[in-house]
Amino acid sequence: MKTTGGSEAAKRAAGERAAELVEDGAVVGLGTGSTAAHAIRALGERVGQGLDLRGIPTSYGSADLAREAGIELVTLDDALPDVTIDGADQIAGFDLIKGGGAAHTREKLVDSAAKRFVVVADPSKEVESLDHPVPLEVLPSAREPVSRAVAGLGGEAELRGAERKDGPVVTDNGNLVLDCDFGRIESPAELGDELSAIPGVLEHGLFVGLADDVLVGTDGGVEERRR
Ligand SMILES: O=C(CO)[C@H](O)[C@H](O)COP(=O)(O)O
Repeated sequence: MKTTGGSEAAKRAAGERAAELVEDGAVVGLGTGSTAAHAIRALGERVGQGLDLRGIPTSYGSADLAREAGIELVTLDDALPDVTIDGADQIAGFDLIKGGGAAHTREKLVDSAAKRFVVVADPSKEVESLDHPVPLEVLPSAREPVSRAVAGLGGEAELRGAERKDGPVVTDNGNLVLDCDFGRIESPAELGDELSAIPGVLEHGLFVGLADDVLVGTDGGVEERRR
């Protein structure tokens, strides 16, 4: 599982607190990333103690982790999540940028389908205004036209390179990722609509109006914000 900045203790505190919120019999959306991984492991421990739950993974990574943890997996064809627990790359209020693990297309599907979407993070993710590059999952054949369209919106697109493979990151869905720098994002909802309208864009990493709870772990506890 890929890890990012922020203390592991803070990530664990947030993930474990989110896992405590899950009720017996729940269907749980399982986010991707190092913070969500703590929640998955904690849920696995609760399953070992008799909790009845089924998980809907958002990536190969979260599916593998859930299987290792002993969590039964289902799909969105079987059930909708009562709650989804997922991480974020940047958080301003309840607006997020996600996709650092290139999983944002499935994450948005599962996060938005949930009755309650709980974000778990460490304090390094919180900002006043979003300014992190926005990941776009794009069809491989759409890379150049989408990059030009992003430039037309004032952004700069960079193809995400793989770390342990030559060439680009290829997503779980067989597509490419463009990380698009727009500087400070004044209106995330408006930019999200513009990005969604570009042909060849499967999904963008702006998650606006989706999060219900933000749990920020610290080395000394968890700060909880509810919408
Ligand atoms: O959006 C994501 C994956 O696509 C992750 O949730 C995001 O990158 C945060 O990861 P981490 O908890 O490791 O910092």
